[in-house]
Amino acid sequence: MSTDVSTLDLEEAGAVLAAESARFASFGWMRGTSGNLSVVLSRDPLRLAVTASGHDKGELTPADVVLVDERGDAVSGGRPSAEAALHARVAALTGAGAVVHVHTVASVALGRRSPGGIVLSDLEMLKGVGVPAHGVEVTLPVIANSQDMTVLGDRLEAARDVRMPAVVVAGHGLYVWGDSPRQARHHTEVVEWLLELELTGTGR
Ligand SMILES: CSCCC(=O)C(=O)COP(=O)(O)O
Ligand SMILES: [Zn+2]
Repeated sequence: MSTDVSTLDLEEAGAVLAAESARFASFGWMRGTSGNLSVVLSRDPLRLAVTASGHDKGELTPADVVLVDERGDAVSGGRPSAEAALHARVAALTGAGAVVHVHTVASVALGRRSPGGIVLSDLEMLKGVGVPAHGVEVTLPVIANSQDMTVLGDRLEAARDVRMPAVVVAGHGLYVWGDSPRQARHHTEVVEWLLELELTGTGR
């Protein structure tokens, strides 16, 4: 994973996250006020722009974003996502430049069906997350949910498959990351496609 850092300022990051969020919401992946997004603005010290907590993610404005530190604590203004600390942990751990969290039905259903992880292979779509289409088996990890972001971060770190930029949180949703908001979105769309296929029972 690249360590490229966005050149956006906080307001520009807010505009990008609002647009990405509206797109995910239009897919039905951020119903109610669920889900949250972030983009890394600086690496040292680690600073992320994270969506504000409790908003309808289909209606965010560029101002609905909060600057947080490596612990997910607000550095300036507003109340950051309740999951900001996990975004910061993922960014520090993986070198990702952007993190997406969505509440999709497929991720929750499959997390329930395959609590040990979701095995994927022999699908052209795997190339969309950098995995060869044939001859390689990868596991999308499923970790138990927690309200404690440090616990969730420890579980994600222990379970992650470095070849897969994503983790399912059981009974909760999906975390996906990428070098940039655009790549994180592409990874999210690909992983969700793989989950939906798996849900049909025809994945393998
Ligand atoms: C009905 S959403 C429950 C909280 C959650 O899991 C989520 O993704 C949204 O939290 P945020 O604080 O980012 O609004
Ligand atoms: Zn959530």
